[in-house]
Amino acid sequence: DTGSAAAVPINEVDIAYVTPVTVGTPPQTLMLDLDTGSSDLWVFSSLTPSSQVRGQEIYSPAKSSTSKLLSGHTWSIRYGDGSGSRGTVYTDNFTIGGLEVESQAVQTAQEVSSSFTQEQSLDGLVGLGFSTLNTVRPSSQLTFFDNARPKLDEEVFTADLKYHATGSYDFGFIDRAKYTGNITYTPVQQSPGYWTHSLSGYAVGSGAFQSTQIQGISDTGTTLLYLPTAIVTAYYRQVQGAQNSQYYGGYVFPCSSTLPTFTFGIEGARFTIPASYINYTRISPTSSTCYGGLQSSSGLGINIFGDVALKAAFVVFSGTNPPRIGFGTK
Ligand SMILES: CC(C)(C)S(=O)(=O)N[C@@H](Cc1ccccc1)C(=O)N[C@@H](Cc1c[nH]c[nH+]1)C(=O)N[C@@H](CC1CCCCC1)C(O)(O)C(F)(F)C(=O)NCCN1CCOCC1
Repeated sequence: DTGSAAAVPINEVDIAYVTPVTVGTPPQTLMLDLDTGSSDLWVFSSLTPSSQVRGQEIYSPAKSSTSKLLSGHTWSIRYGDGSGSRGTVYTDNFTIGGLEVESQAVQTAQEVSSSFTQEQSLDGLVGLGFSTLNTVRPSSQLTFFDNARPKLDEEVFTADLKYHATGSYDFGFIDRAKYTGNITYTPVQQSPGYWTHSLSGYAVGSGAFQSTQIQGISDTGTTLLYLPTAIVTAYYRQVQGAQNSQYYGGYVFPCSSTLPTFTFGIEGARFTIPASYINYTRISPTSSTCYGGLQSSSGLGINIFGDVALKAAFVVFSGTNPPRIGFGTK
């Protein structure tokens, strides 16, 4: 089997991408953020206090003839940006792009933090990290990909995220029409549960490529690209008026500045992020100061190859044994 579904940016600066999914019988459609940086599938639900729901679609297990309570099981998750949610668990039929998993663990939120309430275009997350990161207790649950794996034509899913446009997630096949040339693969270290791998180096603009191993996680659920401070300062040294602002918590620069491109390596292959992707957003709608899409990872303890980087390539997450990740030019 295979599946293919849209990845729709939820705002004009691609802060996140959501994908239509269906849960239950008859199908209830929700827009979820497919997130390779976590492994919980959770949704706004009929159990979420109405004071915490603001425009989101909800899943009502009571309206599904195939829902089953996973009694005694709970979950609680905290994300890197401080947001979080917790609740109970049902199993139900779950479909993404025509690919169905029966009795997928669907984590129903009984509490969500304010940033989720405020994000009305996001009805929950589909974690596509390794199942070891799942927070359901007393027994942890499998991700949609791990449940779908036995029926997939190929043990892969792919991400084709786009700049200010709708892209796609495919399951079970690699769509040759979505990239040119060959996919370059590199090994993944699946502990502690992220898609952890190395870049083979980087270049700022037309500068020389610096060969250096940079370990980090490819994370569709993180908006920006977070790299070591030395690399980030080398980049913004090329940007007139750039400064590392304590106030804004990162590098800002005049929106009129000319930004260089940023190139990263995967083994012998090279992928160039256009300057427009790094001119991320105005710090406020009327401001002429802009916030960078490339920021320092020093506060995170881990380098994160987020959407700003991933949307510059066609990315293959391969669940083969051993797992690996592949990048293709598009
Ligand atoms: C634009 C921005 C100023 C950088 S943002 O912070 O607003 N963007 C958010 C995403 C977002 C989208 C829409 C609305 C609100 C927030 C962002 O990039 N958040 C990252 C930032 C980060 C990472 N690390 C430090 N900071 C994050 O938490 N991403 C997680 C998914 C997000 C959570 C908020 C809602 C959207 C999806 C994540 O899963 O990708 C993660 F990997 F970063 C993460 O936190 N994974 C949780 C890992 N735990 C380990 C222990 O076991 C349980 C799972």
